[in-house]
Amino acid sequence: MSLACEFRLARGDFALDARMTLPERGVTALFGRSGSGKTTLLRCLAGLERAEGWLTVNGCRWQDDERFLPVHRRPLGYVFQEASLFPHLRVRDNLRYGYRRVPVARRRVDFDETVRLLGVEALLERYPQALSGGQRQRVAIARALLASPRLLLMDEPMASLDATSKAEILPYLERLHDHLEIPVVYVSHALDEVARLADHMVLLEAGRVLATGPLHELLTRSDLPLAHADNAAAVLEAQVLDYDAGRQLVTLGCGDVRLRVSREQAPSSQRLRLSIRASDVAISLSQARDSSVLNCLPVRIAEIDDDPHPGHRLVRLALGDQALLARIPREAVERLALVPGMAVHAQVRARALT
Ligand SMILES: Nc1ncnc2c1ncn2[C@@H]1O[C@H](COP(=O)(O)OP(=O)(O)OP(=O)(O)O)[C@@H](O)[C@H]1O
Repeated sequence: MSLACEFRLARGDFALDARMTLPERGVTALFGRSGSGKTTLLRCLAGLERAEGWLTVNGCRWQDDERFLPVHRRPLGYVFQEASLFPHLRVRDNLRYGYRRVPVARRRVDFDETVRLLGVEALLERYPQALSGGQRQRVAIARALLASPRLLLMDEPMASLDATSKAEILPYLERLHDHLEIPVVYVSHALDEVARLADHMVLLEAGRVLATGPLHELLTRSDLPLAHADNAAAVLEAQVLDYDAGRQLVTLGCGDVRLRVSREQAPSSQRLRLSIRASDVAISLSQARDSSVLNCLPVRIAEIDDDPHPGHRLVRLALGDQALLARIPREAVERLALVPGMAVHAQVRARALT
C-alpha cells in the first residue's frame, strides 16, 4: 500500500469527506461529474488545501493532527490543465529547473530517459510559445517527473487540448503505466479517457467516495452509474497471440478467452487494452456460425438490470473471470427467456484502445 488518506473539508455548500487507499503504482483515475470534488481532493493531496485528516505516502506521514507538510516540502509532481512552463526559458532549461533542485543522491530518474519517455528530444531548444498544446503538456509532465516525485498528480491534463493534440499525447500518457513506479492520480470526467489510461478508479459523488477498485470491476458494476452511462463499456487487458497479415486480423488472449480484432498491424508491445461497449454486444442462445461478428464467446448471465433506456435492459455477462456488459432490447430478453445463471453466447465487437 503506497497512498492512504482521509480528508474532511467544507467549502461553502460543498463538503469533502473522502477516504481512500491507492496501490503503490499504476494510474488511478479520480472520476466523477463536475463539482463532485475531484480537484479539491487532488489539492488536499498536494497540501494546497488544509483539510482535516491524514495522508500517508510510501510509509511517510505527510499530514495528520500533529503535522502538515507544506506543499513545497511534499515530493510530488502536479500537472495542471494548462501547462505552466517558464516562458523565458527554453524547454531544456524548463526541464533542468526541477531536476537540479533535487540533490543527486535523491534523484530517482534519468534526464535523458525521461526526455525520451515523453518524446520531447526534438523540442529541447525551443521556447514554450513555439510548442503546440500537446507538446507543452508533454514537457510539463517531463518536468514534473524530473523532480523525482513520490506521487504524480494530474488534473485533467488534456482538458484544454483539441482532438488532434489529445490523440498525440495519449500514447505518451499510456507509457506512464509501464515506466513509473510511483502512484499517479489522474483527474478526469471523460470515461473514454479513463478507460484508456487508468488501472484503478476512485469514483466520487458529492464529495464522497462512492466506490474504489480496479477499473475493469468498477466499469461493469451495475450498482454504479458507469455501467448505465450511454458509452458504458467493459475494458479487458489482452495479449497478442497471432497476427494474420493477409486478413489484418489479430488474435488476442485474455485469460482463457480468445478474441479477434481487425487491425492494420499487431502492436510491437504485444499488450492491448480492449474496450467492449455494452451497445456492441449481442446475445444468442447458440454459437452463431453464420454471423459477420468476429467474436462469439461462451458466457454466463450474471445479472439482468434496468437500463436508463426503457426499451432496453442491461445484462452483465461473466466471461471467465472478467465481466462484459450487453445493452439489449427488453423484447429480446423476453423472447430468449434470459435469466441469471443461463449459459449463452455473446457476439462481441471489440475495439482496441492502444
Ligand atoms: N474556494 C471555494 N469556495 C466555495 N466553494 C468551492 C471552493 N472551491 C471549490 N468549491 C466547490 O466545491 C465543489 C467541488 O469542486 P471541485 O473543483 O473539486 O470539483 P470537480 O469534481 O473537480 O469539478 P470539475 O470536474 O468541474 O473540475 C464545487 O461545488 C465547487 O463549487
